[in-house]
Amino acid sequence: MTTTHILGYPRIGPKRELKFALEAFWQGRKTAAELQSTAAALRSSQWRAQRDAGMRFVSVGDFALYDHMLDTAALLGALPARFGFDAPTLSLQQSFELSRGNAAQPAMEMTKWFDTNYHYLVPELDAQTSFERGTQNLLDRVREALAAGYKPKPVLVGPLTFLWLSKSHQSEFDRLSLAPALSAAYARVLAQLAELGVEWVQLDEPALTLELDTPWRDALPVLYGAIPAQHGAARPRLLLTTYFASVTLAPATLATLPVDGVHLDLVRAPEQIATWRDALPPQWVLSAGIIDGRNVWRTDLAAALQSLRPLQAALGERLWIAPSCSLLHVPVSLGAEDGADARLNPEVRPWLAFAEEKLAELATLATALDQGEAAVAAALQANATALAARRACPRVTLPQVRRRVQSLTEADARRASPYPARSAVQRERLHLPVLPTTTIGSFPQTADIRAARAAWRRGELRHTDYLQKMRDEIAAVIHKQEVIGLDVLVHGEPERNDMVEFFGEQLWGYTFSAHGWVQSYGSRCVKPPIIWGDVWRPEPMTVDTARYAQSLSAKPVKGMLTGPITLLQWSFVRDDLPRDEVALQLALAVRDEVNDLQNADISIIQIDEPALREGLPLQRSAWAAYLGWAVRAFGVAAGVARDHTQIHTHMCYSEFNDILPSIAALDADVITIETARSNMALLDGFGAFAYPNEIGPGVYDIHSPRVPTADDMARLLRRAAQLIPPERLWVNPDCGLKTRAWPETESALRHMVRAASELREELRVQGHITPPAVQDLTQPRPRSTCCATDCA
Ligand SMILES: CN1c2c(nc(N)[nH]c2=O)NC[C@@H]1CNc1ccc(C(=O)N[C@@H](CCC(=O)N[C@@H](CCC(=O)N[C@@H](CCC(=O)O)C(=O)O)C(=O)O)C(=O)O)cc1
Ligand SMILES: N[C@@H](CCS)C(=O)O
Ligand SMILES: [Zn+2]
Repeated sequence: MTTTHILGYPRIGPKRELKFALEAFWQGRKTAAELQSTAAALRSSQWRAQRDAGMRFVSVGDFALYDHMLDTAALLGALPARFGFDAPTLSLQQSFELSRGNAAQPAMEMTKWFDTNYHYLVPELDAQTSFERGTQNLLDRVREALAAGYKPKPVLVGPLTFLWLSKSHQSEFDRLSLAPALSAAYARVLAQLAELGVEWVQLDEPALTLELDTPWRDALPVLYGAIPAQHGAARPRLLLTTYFASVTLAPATLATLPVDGVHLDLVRAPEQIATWRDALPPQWVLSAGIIDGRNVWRTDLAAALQSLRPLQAALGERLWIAPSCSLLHVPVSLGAEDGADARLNPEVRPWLAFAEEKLAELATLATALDQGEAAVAAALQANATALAARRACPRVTLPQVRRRVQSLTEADARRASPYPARSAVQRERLHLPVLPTTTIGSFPQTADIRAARAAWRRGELRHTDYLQKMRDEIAAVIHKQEVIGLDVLVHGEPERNDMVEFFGEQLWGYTFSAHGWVQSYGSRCVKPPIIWGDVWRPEPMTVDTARYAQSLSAKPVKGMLTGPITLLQWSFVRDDLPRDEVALQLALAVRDEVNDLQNADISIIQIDEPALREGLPLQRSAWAAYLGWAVRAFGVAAGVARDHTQIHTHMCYSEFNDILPSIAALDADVITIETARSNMALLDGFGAFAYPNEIGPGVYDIHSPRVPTADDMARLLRRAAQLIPPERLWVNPDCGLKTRAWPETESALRHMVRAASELREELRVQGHITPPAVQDLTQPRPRSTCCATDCA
C-alpha cells in the first residue's frame, strides 16, 4: 500500500475559528479554557479530515496557537532569556507575551518563513541557552491524538533549520557553538516520543535547500550527532522533509544522518527525483511531494501518476506521496465557497483545489497506484475534464494583453530623466522641508470600517452610503494628519480590505474566494486573490479616491498603489504562464494607473513593493534572473511617470542588504523602508552602498502598541543622518498603521513630527541645512482646506 501523508494542515479553521477565538481571548471576551476548547475542536476536525482521506498518519505539532517556531523553541527549552520565563511552566498568558510583547519587553521578532507570506517568531539564542528545560506541549498533543484513536506523526522544525533561523543578540556569539547542546535536546524529545509509541517523526529541514556555507555544512553531522543511529526504543523513525526548492547537498551526505527517509518537493524541483531515485539509501522511504502545497490549482493527476509509477516500480512500499510542503499556505476548503456569499468565478472553481481537496487528490493517486486507475475512474475523469476545460477556456488568453507585453521597449521601463534632474523639478514643485515627514499609507482599519464593508458586501449598506462612509473616513484622516503636522499626507486606505486583494478585485484575470483565508501571522490572515487569466485594467482603480483626498489639503497627498511584484507574490498565480510574464501584465495595469493619477495632478505616487525581497529564489544561482525581471516590471509600472511626478516605493519585512543594487535599479525617487525594528542596522548597507536617491528609514516599529518617545526617534534619525545625507532623508514609520489603534497612532506620529523638528534644528545649527529649507520651516504651514477652522 502506498503511504499518503501531509506535512501540515491549515490551523486557522474553515471559518477562521482560531483567529476569532484568539482575539476574543486577548480582549477578555473568552476564557483560556474556551480558547483551548476551540483549539482542540480544530485539531480534532483536522485529524478527522486526514483520516477520512485515508492518510496513514495524522500530523501533530503543525497546529500552533500562535506560531510553530515559538512552540518548537519552547519544546527545546530555548525561550528568549529577557522574558525570564521557565519553559516547563510556561503559561498561556506568558506564551502570548512572547509573541505579542508585554509592558517590559517587546515581542519576539517576526520574519518571513522562507519565500512565503507566513511570519514565524525568531528564536533568540545566546551563550547561556542550555536547551535543558522544555515544555511538554508536543507530548500532550501526541497523547491527545492517541487518545482519540489516531496514529500521530509529530512534526518538528529540524535542528539545522531551527538554528539557521534563530538569532543571537550577543555580537561575538556564534550560535553554531550551540549545535551539540541542541542536538542533545532533539535526542531527548525523540526519546520521549518513542516512549509514547510514536512510529515516525517528521523533521522539517527546508534549510537543506539553501546554499549553505562550509561551517553550516560541517555543522550538520554535529546537529544530528546526539540522535541515535538506529530507530528503536531511543528514537522513532525519522523523515527528513525538504521543500520550496531542491536539496543542495548530495544524497551521499544526507545518507550519513541518522534518519530513515527524505521528502522532496517535486513541484518546485521535479528534476531532483532522478538523482534521488538512484541514490536513495536502501532502507529509506522517499516521500514524493507531488501535489502543490503553495498554490490552489487542481493537480494534473494523469501527469502525477506518470511521474509516480516508475518510482513505485523502483521503491514499492518505500514510496510515500504527499503535498510538496505543509498545506499551511493554502486555504482550508472549497466547500466553504458554495454558500450565498460565493464569490469565485464559477468557471474557475472546478480548476481549484484547497487543502481539503488536496487530501482527496492524494487519496485518488494512492488508490490508482495500488489498485489501478479503474478503481478511481470517475475521479480521474472529472480531473481530466476540469483540466481540459481550463486549457481550452478562451477567456484565459487575451491577444491584446499579450501584444502589449510583447511590444514593451527598454525605454518603457525607465524614467525619462535621471534622478538628479527629476529631483530638481520635484523640489521646485513640492516645496517640502528637509526631513519631510510622512506615513506609509494605511491608518487604523477600525472595526467600524470593516463592519461597514461587510454590510455593503452583504447588500445591507447601499453602495453610495458605503462610498460616503469611506470619504468621511478619508476626510477625518486628512484632518488628523494636518493637526499632527505631517508634511506629506496619505488618504489612509480605509476602502481597502487588503493591499493586494483590493487591486485584484478591480483587474480582469483575477477571481476571489469568500473564505479562502491563509494565516499570515498569529491571528492575522490574508485572502490571496487568484490570477487565472491574462490581467488587464478595465478602468482607473484609485483615481477618484486620490483626487478627493488631495482636494482636502494644500499639502501633497500620496497616490497609493501596490506594485507588480507584490501583486504577484501575494496572489495565487496561474501556473500555465511564466511568472515574469504575469508580472509584466500586472506592471502594465499599474503603469496605466500611475499615468491616470499624474494626469489627475497627483504629485507623489507610492508603488509599494514589500514582497520584492520575499520573491527572491532561495538559491542564489537563480537570483540574477529573478531580479532582472522584477526590476523591469517595477520599471514598466513607474517608467510612465513624468519628471515632476515623485515616485515612492516602500519595502518591509526583509533584509535588503544583499539586493541593494537591484533596489537602487528600481530608481524610485524615494524609498521608505523598515529599519526601526533593527535599530537602523538595516540602513548600514544603504549608507555603505551610497544609495543614490532619497530614503525614509522607519523610525518606529508599527508592530507594537508601544508609543516611542520623540527622543527614541530622534536618536534613530541622528544615526540615519550619519549614513545618508540629510537632504535625501525622509522621516516615517516602518510600515502602514492599519493594525494599530488610533490613540497610540496619533501619539506616536506627534512624537515623530517633534523628532523631525528637533533634528532639523540640530542640522541647522550644524550648518547642514541651507537657508531656503530653514525658511520653509519658519514659515506658517499652508492653510488646510480640510475643515472650516485653521486646524494647523
Ligand atoms: C503588509 N502585510 C500584508 C501581507 N500580505 C497581504 N496580502 N497584505 C498585507 O497587508 N503580508 C505581509 C504583511 C502581513 N501583515 C498583515 C497585517 C494585517 C493583516 C490583517 O489585518 N488581516 C485581517 C484581514 C484583512 C481583510 O482582508 N479584511 C477584510 C475582511 C475583514 C473581515 O474579516 N470581515 C469580517 C466581518 C467584519 C465585521 O462584520 O465587522 C468577515 O468577513 O467575516 C476587510 O477589511 O474587508 C485579519 O483580520 O486577519 C494581515 C496581514
Ligand atoms: N501602503 C501599505 C503598505 C504596507 S506594506 C500600508 O500602509 O499598509
Ligand atoms: Zn510595509
